[in-house]
Parts: sequence; structure tokens; C-alpha cells
Amino acid sequence: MTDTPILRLGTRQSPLAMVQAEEARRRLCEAHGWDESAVELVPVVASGDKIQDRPLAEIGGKALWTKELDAWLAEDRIDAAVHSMKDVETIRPDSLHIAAILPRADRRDVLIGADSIAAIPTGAVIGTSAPRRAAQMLHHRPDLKIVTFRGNVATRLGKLEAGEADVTLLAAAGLERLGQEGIGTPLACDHWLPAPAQGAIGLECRSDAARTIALLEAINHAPSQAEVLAERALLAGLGGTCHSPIAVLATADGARIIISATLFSPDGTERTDGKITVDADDLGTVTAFAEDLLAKAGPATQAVFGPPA
Ligand SMILES: NCc1[nH]cc(CCC(=O)O)c1CC(=O)O
Repeated sequence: MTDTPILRLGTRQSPLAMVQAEEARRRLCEAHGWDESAVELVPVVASGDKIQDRPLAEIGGKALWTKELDAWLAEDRIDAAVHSMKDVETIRPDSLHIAAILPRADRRDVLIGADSIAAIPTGAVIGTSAPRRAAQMLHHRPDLKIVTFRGNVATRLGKLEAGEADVTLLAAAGLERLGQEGIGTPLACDHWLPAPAQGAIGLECRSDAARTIALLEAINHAPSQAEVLAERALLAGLGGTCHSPIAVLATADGARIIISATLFSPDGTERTDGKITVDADDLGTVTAFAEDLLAKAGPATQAVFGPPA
């Protein structure tokens, strides 16, 4: 085996991002019969990791997680970038291509600090910076208070420990990947839907890099890809971003995808539910479904979505 790297994989530096990049490397090496040295992990500091004390919406949104990796791809300093698909902007530049989605992990949210939503004490403080989690929680429990909780998984657990909030919500996938799956209570998807693409890892490269695309496609997991594409199509159809209070779950079932979605107003008072089964290769129906949901939604919900992308 050669010790010259065949593929340079860019990743954020958080512990979770590094574990995800290692998973991508392991799968690539297994698929191609390479030894580990064939894939070089290149940690890049994302602006979202530098500024941790303000809500994402204030400091520029999702591009904060991808901006540096996008630039490194454009400059050919890396061949591919590993992303938590949940953090990737709804619309990507044509110059980039998401070539592989890894088998999706547990997509549920985990409640930490209380055994159930009903068991949270009256007036308790919820630490989250996700508008979806805040709206969803306020919908069930309008008595609760929301405080901004950013930072990586360990930082947020530390803030909870320090008493900055009574309860927080984290993705089961992230906790699992960090070996912390014992923490908290997972919330069942029939009551509490996750964020678009939660639990999915994607590999993105330059659209003109045919050789890299072929190498990455070898580790694509088609059902997970179908789900992620459907959830992202819904978000796009709603004109949504990471600041949008949208909860959705797409479940691939052969050639069909079952999509359940809920829109909220930011304060949780309005809620709009929908469910549809679509053909995996006809995501146009998802756009129509998004338009239907928006048309049914209340004014405070409509105000934070659209116009459709
Ligand atoms: N926004 C931060 C983020 N991006 C991806 C994950 C978890 C892993 C995943 O959803 O794939 C998390 C942390 C969290 O929401 O708990």
C-alpha cells in the first residue's frame, strides 16, 4: 500500500465531527481495500466553532459550518468534506456535489434533564439554540423558558451540569457517536419529529471531480440518501433554513418514501402537520406537499417560511 494520501477529507474539528470523519475514512478504506493512510483527515476551523456565545441566526446561519470547508474544496486543499447533513445549507452551489450519504444513525432527539416532557417542572428553563426544538417544546409546554445553548455536545452538557438550564435536547446520533448513548431519554418520532437530515453524515466534493465522485459513491447508502434528499427537498420547498421551526422524518421503504412533517410558529402556538408517501425519484411531489403545508399554516408560521426556493 502506498502511504501517499489518495483522498484528503476535510472536517470540522469538534470531537463529534472528528468521529464522523473517522467513520467516513473507515468506510472508504473498507470499500476500496485501502489501508488507513490512504485517507488523510484535514481538520478545518469553522467560523461556527469560533463564535459560540450567540445564536446562529445572529452570526450568519448555517454557512458558518461549511464556509471554510467550501473554500478549501474550491482551492483544492481537500478532495472532499465530511458534513453533518443537518448543518448543511438547503441550497448548495452547483460547483459542489454531495456524492455519498452514510447509513443514517438514530434520528431522534434525546431529552436530557427530565424523564419525559410531561415530567419537566413548571416554569423550567430549556437550553437550546435550535428554533425547531424551542418551538416544539413551547408547543407542548408553553410554561417553559428558552435560553440559548450553543457549543459542541460536551459544552452543552457542561452548561446543563452548571445549572444554566434545567433541561436540554440533543441528537441521539451525536451522543451515540461520542459513546454517550446512555444519557437522557430518546423522544419517539410519533410525538416528536427531528430536524431535516438529523443523524446523517454526507460527503461532498467538487462537481467536476469525477474520480473523487466515483470513490465516494462506493460508500453511499441509497435508503439514507433517499431520506435525506426528501427531507432537504421539503425544506427547500418551504423556503426553510436552519432557523426554520420545521420537524420532519422521511422513511425510505423500497422505491417509496413516507414523509411526516410538522411546521411550527416560533413561539409554538401554531402547529401544522402533514404526511405523504412519494416516489423516491419524484421529489417534485415533495415541493407540492411543502406548498400545501404552508397554505394550511397559520400566519405566524407562514411569516418564517418561504418564499419557496
Ligand atoms: N447543530 C449541531 C449538530 N449537528 C449535528 C448534530 C448531531 C448529529 C446529527 O444530527 O447528525 C448536532 C448536535 C445536536 O443537535 O445535538
